[in-house]
Amino acid sequence: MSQLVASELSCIKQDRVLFDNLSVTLSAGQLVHLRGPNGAGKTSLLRILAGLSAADSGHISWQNQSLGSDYFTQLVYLGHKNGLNLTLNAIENLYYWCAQHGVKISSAQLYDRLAALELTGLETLPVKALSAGQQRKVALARLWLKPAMVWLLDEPFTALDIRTIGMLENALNNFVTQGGAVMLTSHHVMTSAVGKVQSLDLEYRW
Ligand SMILES: Nc1ncnc2c1ncn2[C@@H]1O[C@H](COP(=O)(O)OP(=O)(O)OP(=O)(O)O)[C@@H](O)[C@H]1O
Repeated sequence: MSQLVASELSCIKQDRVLFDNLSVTLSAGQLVHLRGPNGAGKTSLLRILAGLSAADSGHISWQNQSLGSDYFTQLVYLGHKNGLNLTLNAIENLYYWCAQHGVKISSAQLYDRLAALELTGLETLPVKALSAGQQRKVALARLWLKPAMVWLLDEPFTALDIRTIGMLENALNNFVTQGGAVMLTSHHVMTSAVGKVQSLDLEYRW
């Protein structure tokens, strides 16, 4: 079974210990809701699990190996910022993201994915001309474009309308049912639409 295992992680920011001795396992078929007050360290933990920043101590493995290309090819990380180039349009943003991630994709597939997210007609506008929710949808489109085993999602529901929240909930449920593993942060209560949810609570430490 595929597993992301973090052992005895610690993270210190501006002389404040956000967490220490934190061990967590994320397995296939599991959805973990990472919860906690503003500033508790949720984003910091997700970034460490995504290999984007280093823990101050501890170790992370994927399939019993240190994080490397085997892991990164199976990972989709979405930060709380969208990671879009605002001067490029949605098609260009997703095309370059796919290329970076080794995903072969046709222009027709990109148009179809944007249509599924109700962005028809907006595909070739610079992303800066889209609304906050529309920009979030472009970022989220990546979930459907890259075959992956792990999703690490920082506030994925932010700015989405109710229909798109439903779409994302279904996508999460399907992904986990098919053996994917998800850790996400959200200040909202998870509904039953996402399936079985486990919680991991970070407290704010002074
Ligand atoms: N690059 C950085 N440099 C200095 N301090 C940082 C940095 N990134 C985060 N911090 C600090 O670490 C703490 C935790 O931040 P983090 O973004 O992980 O919290 P969070 O739990 O995700 O909060 P929120 O719910 O508001 O998104 C905050 O006090 C923040 O100021």
